[in-house]
Amino acid sequence: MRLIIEPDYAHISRWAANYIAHKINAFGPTPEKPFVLGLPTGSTPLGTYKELIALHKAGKVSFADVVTFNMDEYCGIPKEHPQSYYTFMWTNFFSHVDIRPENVNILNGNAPDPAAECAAYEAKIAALGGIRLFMGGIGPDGHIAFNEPASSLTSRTRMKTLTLDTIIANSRFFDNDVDKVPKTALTVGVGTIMDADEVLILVNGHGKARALRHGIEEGVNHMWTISALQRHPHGIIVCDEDATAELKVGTYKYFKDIEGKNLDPDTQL
Ligand SMILES: N[C@@H]1[C@@H](O)[C@H](O)[C@@H](COP(=O)(O)O)O[C@@H]1O
Repeated sequence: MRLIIEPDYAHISRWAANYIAHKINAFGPTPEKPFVLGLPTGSTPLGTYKELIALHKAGKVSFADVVTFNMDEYCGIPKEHPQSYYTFMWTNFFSHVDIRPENVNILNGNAPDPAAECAAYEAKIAALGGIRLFMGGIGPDGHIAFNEPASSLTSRTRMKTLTLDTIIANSRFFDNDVDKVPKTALTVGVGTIMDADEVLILVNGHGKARALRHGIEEGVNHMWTISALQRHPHGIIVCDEDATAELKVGTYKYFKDIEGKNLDPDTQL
């Protein structure tokens, strides 16, 4: 696993956007062979989306032949709800780039048959040859997508009940009212994410420091689903200085040293 330690949030966002643009361009996508990109919501990726939009407007990357799959979606709120992940993605990213609407995939949290919806999502990913690069964030409890603590590390796309921690954390988007936060969501599984060719996780702020320590220094453990990344052949975490607060000095120095020597961002995995 690579751990890229950047000074602050702005640098994380720039690093991640440049990396994604580089990967898309190096792949050379076409309509017959699109680049398949997994995407998250949350406050963490907002800066990366802004940077990707800027790169697009500067003519440095196109999303015309990119197919996206979002990680998750709330159940029980209309897709037009201001806090749905559908609204989030179109407002903060898709409307500003040249992606084709038919290439955007977001789970339908109101599907009449959620299990069928989830199975169809997995089948569509597989039919496209799998996800090339999955970007994600983590919750303060170390969850990826909505794979809450004790989610199976081999889980696939399914419905999950949100933990009280997550409901409280996300209530800031629902007038700070926990009663307004949906209690369930559809989410890709840990296994779905780990099947991607590459996984890129963004972690910023002191509030994620404990989760980062569990992800990097502790063993693989379903209570911190981010730790599954340790078993991925091409896992990258990009974090800021604040998020490193709970890492051992030696761990911090090790990754600073190894990344400082890394001239080719694609070789050091
Ligand atoms: N399902 C999402 C996760 O995908 C996201 O990583 C997490 C952290 O969000 P934020 O980036 O706002 O801290 O929030 C939600 O739980």
